[in-house]
Amino acid sequence: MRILVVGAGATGGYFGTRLAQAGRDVTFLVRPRRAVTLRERGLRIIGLGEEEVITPQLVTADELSSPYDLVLLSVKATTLEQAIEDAAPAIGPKTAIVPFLNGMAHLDQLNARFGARPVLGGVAKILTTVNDDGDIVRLAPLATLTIGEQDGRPSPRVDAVHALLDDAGIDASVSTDIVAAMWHKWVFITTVGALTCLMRGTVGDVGAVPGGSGLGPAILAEAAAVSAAAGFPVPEAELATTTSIVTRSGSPFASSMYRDVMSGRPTEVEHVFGDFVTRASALSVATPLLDLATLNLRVHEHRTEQAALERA
Ligand SMILES: NC(=O)C1=CN([C@@H]2O[C@H](COP(=O)(O)OP(=O)(O)OC[C@H]3O[C@@H](n4cnc5c(N)ncnc54)[C@H](OP(=O)(O)O)[C@@H]3O)[C@@H](O)[C@H]2O)C=CC1
Ligand SMILES: CC(C)(CO)C(=O)C(=O)O
Repeated sequence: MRILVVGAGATGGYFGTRLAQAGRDVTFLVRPRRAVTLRERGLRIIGLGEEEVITPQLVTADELSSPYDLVLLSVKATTLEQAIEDAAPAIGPKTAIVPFLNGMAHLDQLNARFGARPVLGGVAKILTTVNDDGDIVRLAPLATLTIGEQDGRPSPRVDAVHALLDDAGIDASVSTDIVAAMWHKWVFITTVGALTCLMRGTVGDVGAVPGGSGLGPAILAEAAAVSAAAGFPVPEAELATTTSIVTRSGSPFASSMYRDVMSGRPTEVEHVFGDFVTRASALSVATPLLDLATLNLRVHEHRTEQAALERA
């Protein structure tokens, strides 16, 4: 199976490396600057007391000519439009696309561009980031992938991709309701994202101050109400798990969006938050805390854009 990983960043770099280490035929579609770094340093995964490096097979958009069997889409929403166009030559009649993005709107974008047939749903749960050297840093052991057909039916191609991931030692599972799984992850990411970005602190930082421990559950209640109104109620057990994650005393846990904010990088605010509160409003669900988080992140985004313009 020929595999193309679109984007060799925190998520794609990690999962693509695992597949390459297992001897799979993996190519990373990268932009020219990333290609330079990866040719110089290799694709390195560090953290949790380990350091691994591979010499990745790379391709840039101008070199991409023939279809791949599997495309793992691991760019941020902010660069999705261009990435879809760049990856288009890799999508043929038999290609399956698995997106790792948080949020939901990318499914519509992919369906609109390629038709729904090649597009699977995907949920990535992993804590990784890219450091200044371009290496992928693992922040915690969590690294799972869930995949499934958008319409939930069992399919040989989903089983084949699952087997491929599993054989590479990736903790992968198949969902017969991947759209619900994506919504549930969306609830999780908006909750943790709003909590840590609004408070500019980790879960532990927020919980350490009087009144802090109530905020996570309050945001979760809003987000879960939206998901339920959209037809995807979050199971009680998952709500309980998320509640314990966002209230755990001393926890260093934070979302990747928090790390983006703290590093002055752009965020996926419109894809992850803007779209969520727009849908909440259309469903007549009040989301005052999520609205505030959205506004807060939009201010960050505006400031980041202004700074980039001044540098240019
Ligand atoms: N990091 C995490 O812990 C998690 C992230 N997610 C989600 O996964 C998605 C991806 O995030 P993440 O991996 O962290 O993002 P990163 O920014 O770390 O990686 C994205 C990569 O995509 C590359 N890229 C962008 N456009 C193109 C293009 N046209 N062609 C080739 N490469 C391109 C970027 O390259 P360049 O270097 O050139 O900018 C970058 O290396 C997001 O939606 C995020 O919310 C989900 C779970 C966990
Ligand atoms: C919350 C987490 C780490 C789960 O994968 C995530 O998706 C993110 O930070 O973007």
